[in-house]
Amino acid sequence: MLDESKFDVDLKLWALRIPCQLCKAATRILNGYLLDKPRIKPITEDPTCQKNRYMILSDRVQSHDLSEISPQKLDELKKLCEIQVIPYSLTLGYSYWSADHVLKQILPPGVEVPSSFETIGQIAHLNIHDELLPYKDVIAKVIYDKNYPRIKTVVNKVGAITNEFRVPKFEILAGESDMVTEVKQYGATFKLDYSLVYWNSRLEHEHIRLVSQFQRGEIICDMFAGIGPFAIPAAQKGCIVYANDLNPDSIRYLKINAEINKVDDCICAYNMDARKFISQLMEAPVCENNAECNVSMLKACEDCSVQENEESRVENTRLGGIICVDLFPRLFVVACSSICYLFCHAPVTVSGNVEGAQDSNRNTYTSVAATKRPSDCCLEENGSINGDGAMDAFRRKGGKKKRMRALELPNTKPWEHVDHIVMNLPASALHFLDAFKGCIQRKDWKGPLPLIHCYCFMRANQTQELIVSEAESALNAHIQEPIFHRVRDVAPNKAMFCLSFRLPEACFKDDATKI
Ligand SMILES: C[S@@+](CC[C@H](N)C(=O)[O-])C[C@H]1O[C@@H](n2cnc3c(N)ncnc32)[C@H](O)[C@@H]1O
Repeated sequence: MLDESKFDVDLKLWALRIPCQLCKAATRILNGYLLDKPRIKPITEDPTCQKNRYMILSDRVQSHDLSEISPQKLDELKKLCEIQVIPYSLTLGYSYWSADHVLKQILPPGVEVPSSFETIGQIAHLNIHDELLPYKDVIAKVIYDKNYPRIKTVVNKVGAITNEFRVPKFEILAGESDMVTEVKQYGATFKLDYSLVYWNSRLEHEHIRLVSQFQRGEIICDMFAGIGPFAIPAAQKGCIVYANDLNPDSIRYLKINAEINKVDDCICAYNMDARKFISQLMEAPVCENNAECNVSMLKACEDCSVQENEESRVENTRLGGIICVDLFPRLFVVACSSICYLFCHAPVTVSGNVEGAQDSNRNTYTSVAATKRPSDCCLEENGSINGDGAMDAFRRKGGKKKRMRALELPNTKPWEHVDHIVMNLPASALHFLDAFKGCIQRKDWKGPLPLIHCYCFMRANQTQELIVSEAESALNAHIQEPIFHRVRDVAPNKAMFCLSFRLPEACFKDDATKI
């Protein structure tokens, strides 16, 4: 398929035969005249005598009499040793040349050479343009050859993403067909099957930017959690996370990743539609003595239990007889075997300050959960909110694979308080905001309503006001102080944003039902 010999370039050079012990001095004298090619050493063995070396001269030295070298340098060299000039042939073959160099020779002139690619563990992900599809196999072979063993599989995305799990279709062009891989983000390890679940390495900065706004001990709800790039680092930070995804494979890997990163005690995983998830999570039990209350959520959490050990099974069997007023904490015990205690310095403010604009609201944003927490905190507080400082702090702390252990049951149930809600499904998350209309009972809720972080796309012809008005009509409520953070450009006229705001009070059940 690919004739590798076509890339051979034969160089006719000269070399000097120099005794081994004089090579260092000769190198100094010949500075600027020795062969200077990447990955090729200019000093090599003399096949006729072990005591000598060949010093290969650059291709600008063309003559046997070395007339291209300055007379002064030649004199110095002659004083060092007797000079023996030897003809030296060197072939630069396929293995020598870079992927870019080889592909430029193969592909039609003027086309953009696809020598760079996204890397997901040992998988190289290409997006080959239509005009280059006839060359896709040879492109993949070159990329594979030039990057092996770091890259073991080369895939090409086929068509647009149409499924609701946001998983692209891939064709495997070179290497192993297994697409299970591992990636690392800021000290956390993520295992995934790239053919079954959503993963985007380009969101790494955003994952950590958002997580750096969470405080240790806060309650986080991730409606579209995927394999856990928000949930795992949040749990590593000491948050309790309720993580949901519609894709069963994502939830399977979320659970695997919770275990790998030793945060399975702090994450409760669900596999259902995000609207149903929110309504069930936020639904307070309607009676105090009915063990049937909230059974569906209980079932979901059991089904998705992150950790199923002896302890949790024993707890589970006891559940039948408990009263449902405290069912959710119980539920959490069942699913997660124990609860990550809410460590915190008091007073704690929700650091939802994306670009500074929330500073003015700090006091009103004080978390109810935080006020309940004792001040004898065992873990350090991360003061940083945004930017690289926060990331450095996270890197220092997040990398630890220390098990996050539950010390005590929290008092707070999710229908009483959640600090942050993450909604990363940019194509439609704004529509899912309707899930919050009337989902929280004012009489049950303690403290400020959650901060919503809703991802969305914005086209060049759209404005932030338009996005906010879409969000408001989904919520049927006015949003105060919305904050936009530009995540990344996804196309020439389209960018991904994170819209953060406090859930409006009008979303309380009693208020919302009045509208
Ligand atoms: C853009 S991905 C984000 C995943 C992850 N949060 C991340 O940042 O990598 C969106 C996720 O939403 C999930 N999803 C799509 N529709 C959903 C729905 N109706 N309810 C819950 N999850 C859904 C998909 O399976 C996918 O994992």
